[in-house]
Amino acid sequence: MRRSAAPSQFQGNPFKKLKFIPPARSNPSPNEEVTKLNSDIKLFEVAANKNTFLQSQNDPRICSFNLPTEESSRGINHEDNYRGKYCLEASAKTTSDPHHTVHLAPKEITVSKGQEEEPDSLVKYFSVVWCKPSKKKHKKWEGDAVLIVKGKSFTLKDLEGKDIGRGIGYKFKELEKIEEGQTMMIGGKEIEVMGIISPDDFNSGRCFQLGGGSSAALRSSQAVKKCFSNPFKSVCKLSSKEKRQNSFQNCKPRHDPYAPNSLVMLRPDNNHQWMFNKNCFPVVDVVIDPHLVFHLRPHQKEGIIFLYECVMGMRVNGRCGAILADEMGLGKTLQCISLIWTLQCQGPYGGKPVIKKTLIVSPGSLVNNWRKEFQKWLGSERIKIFTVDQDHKVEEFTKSPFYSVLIISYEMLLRSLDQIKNIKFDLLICDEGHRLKNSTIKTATALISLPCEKRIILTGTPVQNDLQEFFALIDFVNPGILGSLPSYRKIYEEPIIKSRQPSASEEEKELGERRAAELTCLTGLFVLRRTQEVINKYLPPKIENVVFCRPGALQIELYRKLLNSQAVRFCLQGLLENSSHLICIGALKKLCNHPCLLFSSVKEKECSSTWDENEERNLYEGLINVFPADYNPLMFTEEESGKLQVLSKLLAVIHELRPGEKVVLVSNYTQTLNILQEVCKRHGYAYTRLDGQTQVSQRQQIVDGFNSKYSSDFIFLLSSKAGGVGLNLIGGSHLILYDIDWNPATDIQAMSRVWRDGQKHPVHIYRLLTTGTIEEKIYQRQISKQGLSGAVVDLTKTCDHIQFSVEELKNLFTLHESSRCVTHDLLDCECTGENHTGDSLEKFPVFRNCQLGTHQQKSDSLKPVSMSQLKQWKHFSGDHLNLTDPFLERIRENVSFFFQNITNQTTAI
Ligand SMILES: Nc1ncnc2c1ncn2[C@@H]1O[C@H](COP(=O)(O)OP(=O)(O)OP(=O)(O)O)[C@@H](O)[C@H]1O
Ligand SMILES: [Mg+2]
Repeated sequence: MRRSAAPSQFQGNPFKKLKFIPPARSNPSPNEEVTKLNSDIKLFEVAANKNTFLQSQNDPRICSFNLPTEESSRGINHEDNYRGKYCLEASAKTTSDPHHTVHLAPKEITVSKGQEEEPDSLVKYFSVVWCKPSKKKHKKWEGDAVLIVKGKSFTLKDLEGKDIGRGIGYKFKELEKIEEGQTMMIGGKEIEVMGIISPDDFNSGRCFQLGGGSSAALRSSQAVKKCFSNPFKSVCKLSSKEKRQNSFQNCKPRHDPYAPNSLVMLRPDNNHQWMFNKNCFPVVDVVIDPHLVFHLRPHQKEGIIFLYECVMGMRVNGRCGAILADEMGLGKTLQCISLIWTLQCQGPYGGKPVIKKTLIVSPGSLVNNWRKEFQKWLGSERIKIFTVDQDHKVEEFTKSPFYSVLIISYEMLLRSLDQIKNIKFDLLICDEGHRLKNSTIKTATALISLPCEKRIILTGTPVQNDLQEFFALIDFVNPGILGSLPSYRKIYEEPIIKSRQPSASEEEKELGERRAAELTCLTGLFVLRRTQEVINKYLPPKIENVVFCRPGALQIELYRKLLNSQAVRFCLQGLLENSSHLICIGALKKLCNHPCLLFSSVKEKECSSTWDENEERNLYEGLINVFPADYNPLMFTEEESGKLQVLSKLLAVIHELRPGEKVVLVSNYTQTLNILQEVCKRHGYAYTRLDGQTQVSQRQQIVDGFNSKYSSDFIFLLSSKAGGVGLNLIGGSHLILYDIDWNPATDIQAMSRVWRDGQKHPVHIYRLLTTGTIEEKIYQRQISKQGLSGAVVDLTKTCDHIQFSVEELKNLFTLHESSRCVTHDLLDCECTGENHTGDSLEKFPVFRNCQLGTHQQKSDSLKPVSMSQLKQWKHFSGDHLNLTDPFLERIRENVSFFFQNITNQTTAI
């Protein structure tokens, strides 16, 4: 029987034909010509010889990058570098005889009557083609599928992972006999078995990628075909005259690849040359400008190599996207600048530049930071960059031949999309690109519509936690690499999520783990994340403190009143609308910041016309009576808020003990920032402020002003939601986080603004929490598994997204008045519950036995600390007699408990 082609058969069945067939190999291999042209060129046979387009890493379980060291990336070491890094995706399994096709008449396999003995454990997988049953000799196969034979049952899945046929109760003997070439009827479909799928290929999900086995390679080969004509086309295309003139002259590397410390990029392998070196130019070493190399940290050199290989399509052939997800402050900007500068001046083929124009899209507050970084690393002569703002429109960039880099905010991009679309960009960089996680939002749609193939997402937050968002980011940089969204869901998301449910069976767990590993391996080729640890050694010490502030008397009274309100009681009985608990939570959080905020809210609501029907009435009723009769929120006092009292003392002691040092003071709320600003005024502290209202064009100026050693500002008031991401506030060496967010990522972002490259002083971080209140609960959620699992990724996630059970709400709406630190109570730490008094110094030496001897943070990353890590921190109660930290010493009176951790302790703090 001859088969008419089913989709996979156009490609050749991967199980039958393992031999690598290069695209359109009818002429003498162009590779050979290229080789001849380049006497010194070293061609790497790895990918071509080993039958793959998709280069994978050595160990599929470890998807971090074993990128070459500085030495190994030197020209002479290209080959080792290459081999060391990649492993091959050689998972296809052969079947005995590729030509062996048994022409059996299709038959429905006999349904067993039940007495037959068979091992339930028998599981086999086959790649098949299927069609509706017909008597025709030449079948018209309708699609590829995967046949799963398990015990006595069959499942037929299409390549999107959907079930398209099922059957149970078959005879074991018949199932055992299934072999390649066999045709049969299953669930009303006629199928022909094309090959056996190994459990490994099934479990990893590879068999779904284009019909089985090594299909990842096949899929890539498709991508290769698609890209055959593109990424280098416009830049490398030359007139025939130019070609002739150019052929072998001026093909020297721009910088000496053999000079000491030179950073040389990997040479393209023969596949790459075949695809992209149509004009057969000699291969020339691409060498990073030594001026830049001089400044680069080792991880940045590796990052540049990684980015180069990704955008050149050397990691996953034909795919030119990358995600650089280094933790905050690792210098993603410098790595990109180095890449742009390199590609703009050099290329591996005849030394021709790979790119002409680059588009950088960033949050508004960072547009000028990019400009500054270009200036810092390359000066103003080497590269001409253009930043778009109110006064500088995209048209100007279009008209001028000088500019090669356009930097624009996401908001401006939407407004100027028509003009942007008319410009041919060769490289697109999306800074803080996690905002593209939702492909339906306007910005993402706009960026997706740009034809540029070389795309880089930069993000400081991990991207893997939400599988759908992960898909969106991956699909943005390398469209289609994970298939369609529905198939991705079936093949990866569903099994992975299922395997993480407590009720998951062993089998489900195993499958989920394998699929997760495969996904990481596949995407790990073009996603790179390094943690803060790599630059720790270049940074000064960091002293992190979690400070539990005793609430003021008015705060306690108001807190009790709120918890006794009808609204809270209804919430706990599940009687109110879905979102009413959010109103209660909001009120408690305001109260923790300062009672005057609550007072203003109540007054505002009282005046509103909807007050009577409003749920808030149930919450606020009678509250105003708790305030003194003549209470004026504008005349608030520091004593009314525990945290404000601590803050005020902290600012005073920093001012006094470290007169040259500055403070970044962060809150999530503009109203709270107003209060903090008022405190600055009252004490005569010079301050500057950046929040959502600050004009984008002014932001960099404000940041620069604060960072300048000539600035007299003592305090930088920062709204974390508005300006947390990407800012460098190294002018400040003390950072105080006045309130806490549900999402640890927001807090971590804010806290990372000062402890970064360029910081000269030891950094002190203070996170203020009101003892026993909802703030402690939010903190506990951040550091517990629950908080760690989902929220780390997403800066936009708020508590609206969090589902609370009644039990959890009960816990949230409890005030622990007698505890010095509920969080510490929960740590199960030895010093828990000890009634610490002045005479117990011996019983409680300065460093108790629950305190970490090494003072080292175990975590490599900027993830929120976990409960167990917190246990390793130093623990002090506020009335501890001998606090060694002069700053803590000064605020202890209003503090019930401290946690402290010191990273990089080399010198006295
Ligand atoms: N090799 C280096 N030597 C000295 N300073 C550096 C180096 N690399 C980066 N920096 C500086 O470190 C600071 C942080 O860099 P950058 O803003 O690029 O970090 P990032 O990775 O983008 O962090 P975020 O995720 O917070 O945006 C900048 O001031 C930058 O100039
Ligand atoms: Mg950045």
